[in-house]
Amino acid sequence: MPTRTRVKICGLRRPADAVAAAAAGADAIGLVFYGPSPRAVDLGQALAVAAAVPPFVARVALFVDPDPELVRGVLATVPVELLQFHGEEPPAFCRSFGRPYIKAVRLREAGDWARAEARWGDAAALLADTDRPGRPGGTGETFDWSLVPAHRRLPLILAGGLRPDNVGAAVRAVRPYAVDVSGGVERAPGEKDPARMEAFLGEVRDADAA
Ligand SMILES: O=C(O)c1ccccc1NCC(=O)[C@H](O)[C@H](O)COP(=O)(O)O
Repeated sequence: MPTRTRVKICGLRRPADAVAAAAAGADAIGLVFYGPSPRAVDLGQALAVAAAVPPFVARVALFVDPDPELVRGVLATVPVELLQFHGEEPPAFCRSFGRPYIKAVRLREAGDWARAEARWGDAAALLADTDRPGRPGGTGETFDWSLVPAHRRLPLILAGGLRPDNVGAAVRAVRPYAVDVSGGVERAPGEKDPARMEAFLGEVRDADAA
């Protein structure tokens, strides 16, 4: 059976972008609850985006070292299927909300992936992103994909600087469970470009078929 690499498009702020992401074939969309990000949403924006997402496309709420009350407030207000933690959150914190979670990790050296799998062993998936001090995500920069081992126990979501012109190579090199993109499918921070989302999905499907 051919592999089907899942695609998550992160950092949506507008309902129309959610409709376009789903039409392009995205499996999941991300809502950034982190004030310093240019892609941050408030509860009202998040509700509007979440409501525009069709069934069977997952909604992911993303946080960076949040106050637990913020997470609880989002869960009480916005329909989301998954949480994503992009800071230094320990496993007990991540699991304390009773919702499947994705843990973002930065791979700096060989062995980092295995250590993260051992630490966040109950995560739904680990998201491997680029390490840039002071920038917890959305860097627009790739990292050394050879740091991802071929044998993995948890699903890998590959992130960091992916774009329509390099995601095919990334999928062929790493064969991740999913890819995650933010800046590579935008025309401005937080403003997704339907044509770039379609191109991105097209490249992923071509790589799946190769
Ligand atoms: O997107 C942001 O602005 C962001 C800010 C702080 C923490 C996480 C953030 N994004 C998380 C994501 O899942 C991004 O898609 C991922 O970091 C890749 O971003 P990019 O390199 O722009 O594709």
